[in-house]
Amino acid sequence: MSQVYDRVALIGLGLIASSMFWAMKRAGLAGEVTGYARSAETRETARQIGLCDRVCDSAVEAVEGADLIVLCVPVGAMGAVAQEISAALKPGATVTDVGSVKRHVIQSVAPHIPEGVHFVPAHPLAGTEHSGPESGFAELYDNRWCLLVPAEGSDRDAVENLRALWEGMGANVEEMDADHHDLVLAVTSHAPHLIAYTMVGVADDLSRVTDSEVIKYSAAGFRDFTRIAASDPTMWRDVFLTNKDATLEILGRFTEELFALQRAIRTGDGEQLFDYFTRTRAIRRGIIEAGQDTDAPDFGRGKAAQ
Ligand SMILES: NC(=O)c1ccc[n+]([C@@H]2O[C@H](COP(=O)([O-])OP(=O)(O)OC[C@H]3O[C@@H](n4cnc5c(N)ncnc54)[C@H](O)[C@@H]3O)[C@@H](O)[C@H]2O)c1
Ligand SMILES: O=C(O)C(=O)C[C@]1(C(=O)O)C=C[C@@H](O)C=C1
Repeated sequence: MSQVYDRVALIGLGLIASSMFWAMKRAGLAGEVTGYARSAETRETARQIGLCDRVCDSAVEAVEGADLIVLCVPVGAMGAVAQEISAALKPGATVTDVGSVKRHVIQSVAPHIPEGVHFVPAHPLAGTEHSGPESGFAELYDNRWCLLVPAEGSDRDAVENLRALWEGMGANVEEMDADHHDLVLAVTSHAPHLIAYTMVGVADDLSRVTDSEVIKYSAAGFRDFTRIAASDPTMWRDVFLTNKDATLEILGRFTEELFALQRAIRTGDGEQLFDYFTRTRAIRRGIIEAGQDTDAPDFGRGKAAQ
């Protein structure tokens, strides 16, 4: 794989940015990678572990001369960061982001992109429940999707270079419209996270009655919920506040289905339960047959969350 950008700047040095750094280095996709994180502690950790070729003490310093600027902060902070770096962006550079929600990021970042600078929003569909500069690993994006969400009429070279970067980091790339992205992700990621948070919260509420047995005897299904529910609170608060409509739409449908199943249990309608579970099992099997069960290996998951 050959170099795609001379200079890349990563703003926000957590799981996603650090994984990008190691993946770019693995494939030689960038000349110099600069980085900036808001907290001095994170910048110090980054320097100690060799994360980024140069860790800068301001976002402006990090983006000066950069050909690609990647915003890797929580969705709710994207607009303020874009405003901060706006005047320092090099003409012809591309700004991208990795946010889990796209319409809100576009609305908050686009007004700060100067004439002559390209903006190509993106979202890698890969992550873990860990966060911070030490949680990243080069393999995170291998065989995962990365969705690009360029506006109509975007500069094609800017889009294609970003595609080459993500493919070089191991991802499969597709383009998608922002509203469609937000609806699809509400189904596949945002609502499931809320359900996991809720289930673990219910177990915690019951812990006095069950004397912590839910933790002791937690079976695989509940363990998966606890992993998901350990995800970063700031990131997920921002996701729900910024993808409100789509998430509420999906939660409404979820609640209706849940009530239907609840009724089937109460009335002893085994046929309905059996048919429902047969349908959902087929979906899982379809995913596996299509080769889309791209669970990343367990790298980095043993490390403590930052
Ligand atoms: N974690 C995932 O599974 C995942 C997957 C795909 C996309 N994303 C998206 O990637 C982005 C980063 O997530 P992450 O998992 O790397 O998070 P993280 O918590 O590991 O890192 C976030 C970084 O942003 C910095 N930051 C936080 N608030 C800031 C602010 N107001 N101004 C400047 N910097 C700030 C933090 O100090 C940290 O360096 C988010 O937008 C998230 O939605 C996350
Ligand atoms: O594997 C996990 O821990 C994740 O939650 C990753 C996950 C997801 O829901 O699949 C979380 C948020 C994203 O924006 C993309 C990926």
